[in-house]
Amino acid sequence: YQAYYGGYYTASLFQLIVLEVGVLVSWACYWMILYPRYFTPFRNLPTPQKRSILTGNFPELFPNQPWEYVRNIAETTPNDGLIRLYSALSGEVLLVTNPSSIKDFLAAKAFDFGHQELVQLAIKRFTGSNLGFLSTEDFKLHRKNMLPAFAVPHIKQLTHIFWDKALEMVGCIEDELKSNPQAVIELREYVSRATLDNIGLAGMGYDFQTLKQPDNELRHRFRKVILDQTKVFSWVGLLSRYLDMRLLLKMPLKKLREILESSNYLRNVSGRVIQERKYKLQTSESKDLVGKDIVTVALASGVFQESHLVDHVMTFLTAGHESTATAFEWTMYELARQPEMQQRLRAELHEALGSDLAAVDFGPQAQNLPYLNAFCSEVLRCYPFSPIIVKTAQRNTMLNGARVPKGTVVIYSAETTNHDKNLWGPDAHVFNPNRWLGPGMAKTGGATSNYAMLSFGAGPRNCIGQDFARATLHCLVAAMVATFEIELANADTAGRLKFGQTKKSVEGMWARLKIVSRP
Ligand code: HEM
Repeated sequence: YQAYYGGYYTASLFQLIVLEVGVLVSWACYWMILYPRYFTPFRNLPTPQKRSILTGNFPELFPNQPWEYVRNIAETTPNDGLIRLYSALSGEVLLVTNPSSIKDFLAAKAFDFGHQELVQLAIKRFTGSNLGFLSTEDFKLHRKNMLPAFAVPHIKQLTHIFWDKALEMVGCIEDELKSNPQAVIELREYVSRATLDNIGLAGMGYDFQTLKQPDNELRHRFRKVILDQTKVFSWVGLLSRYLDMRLLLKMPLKKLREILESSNYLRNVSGRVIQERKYKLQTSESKDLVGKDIVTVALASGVFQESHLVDHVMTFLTAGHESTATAFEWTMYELARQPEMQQRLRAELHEALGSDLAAVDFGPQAQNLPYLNAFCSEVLRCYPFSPIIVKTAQRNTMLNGARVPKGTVVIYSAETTNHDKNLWGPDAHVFNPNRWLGPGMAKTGGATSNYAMLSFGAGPRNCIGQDFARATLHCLVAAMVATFEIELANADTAGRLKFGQTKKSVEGMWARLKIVSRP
C-alpha cells in the first residue's frame, strides 16, 4: 500500500476477514473446480461423469462401503487401466484397473508408492514400530530374511500348531454347548482368540492362552490397540490433506494414552519372549530350524536386531489376527447359506480325516482336501478383508504410461479386481467354489491373470503372511465343519457390513451348532 499510494494504511479486522475469506474461496475454487478440469496432469484420463464438489464421485462424504462405488465406477467407466476419480472435497485419486496397470503399480513400481505419511506416523506412534520408515534397501533386506519363515515348506511344518489350536477352539465351543445345548455361539469371540493364540505360538513360540483364559491381561491390552474405525478417522484423514495433524497424535487424550500403554505392554512381552528365543538359539547344540517359530527362524538369519523383531511381531499381530478371523467368519456365513456345500465339505473332511481328529497330521492331509481349499479360496476372493488399499507416490514416477507426480494418491481395489468379469468370466459375481477345482485351478481359480486375485495384494510388498493365513483358515474351518452342523441364528442380518476400510460384518456370526457324528 505504501509503495503504491505512498502512505500508511491500517486494515480493519473486517477487511482482513474479507481478504482471508476471499483467498480461501479462490483457493477452494482453484483446487475443486479449475484444477480438476484444466490443470491436473490426469485431465485426459477417463473419469466418471457424475461428480459433486463436496462428495466427489461418491453419494456422500464418507460412504459406508466405498468399495462398492469404486467397483461400480470401474465397471461402468471405459478405461485402459487407469481411472481418475474424486473423493471427498474433490480429492483426486487414481484407480488401477487392469492386470497391466496393477502389475506396474504393485510389482514394477512397488517401491515408488507407500502408505500415506499420517498412517505411517500413527502406526509408529501406537505400535512403536519403525518398519514403515525403513529405506527401500532395508525393507528388501528384512523381507528377504523374513520370507523363509513364511514360505510354504515352513508353514507346512507349523500347521500342527494351527490344527491343535483349531481343535482347542472346537473343544471350548463343545464345552459351552455341554453347559447349554441351546446356546447361540458367538463365533467371532472364539475365532478371535484362536487366531491371536496362533500368531503367538507360530510367530514366537509363546502361547498367549486366550482360548483358555479369554480375559487375560494380554488380550485385554491387545483389544485396546485394535481400534474400531469410526467417522472420526475419516475426518482426520480428510483434514490431514489441508492441516498438519501430527500434533493430534501427541495430544494427551485418555484414549491415546491407553493405546500407548497397551502397546508398550505388548512390546515388553514380545521383547522378553524374543530374548528367550535368542538365548535358546545361541545355547542350543542343534541348528535345525525345521518347525521352529517365525521369530527363531528370523533370528537365525543374524540380520535382525531385537527391536526390529519386536516391530515385526507387532505387525503380525495387527495385520494377521483380525484379517484371518474375519475370513473364518465369512466362511461360516457362506457355509450356513449353502447347506449342500456344507454337506459336501463335511463328507470330504470325514473321508480324509476319519473320526479321531486329534490323531490327524493336518499338514500332509491338506492336499487331500481340494474342496476345503476351493471353498476357502472363494471366500477370500469374494470377501477381501481390505477391499481398497490406498497408497501415495513417494516420488515423481510413471504409471501405465501416465506421469504421476509425488504425492498422488493411487488405489487398487481387491473388491473390484476379484470380481472383474474380464478376468474371472461372466459368473465373477457369483460365489462358486467349483472354479477352484479341476486340473490347474487350485491356485488360479481359472482366472486369466496372476493379478486377478488381490485379497493379499501382489508383488514384492504383498502380504507376507498369506500362506500362514490360508493354513490357519483351513485348520479352523476343517475342525468346525468336521465337528458341527452350522446354522446361523442371525442369517438375515449377519451380512450387514461395518463402517470402515475393512469388509467385516457389523454383528459377526451367531451360530446354532449341532454336533455331528463322525464315521
Ligand atoms: C486372511 C488374512 C489376511 C489378509 C486378507 C491379508 C491381507 C493383506 C494385505 C491386503 C496387505 C497389504 C498389501 C499391500 O500393501 O499392498 C497385507 C500386508 C501384510 N500382511 Fe497380511 N493379510 C492376512 C493375514 C496375515 C497374517 C496371518 C500375517 C502374519 C502372520 C500377515 C502379515 C502381513 C504383513 C507383515 C504385511 C505388511 C507387508 C509389507 O508391507 O511388507 N497378514 N496383508
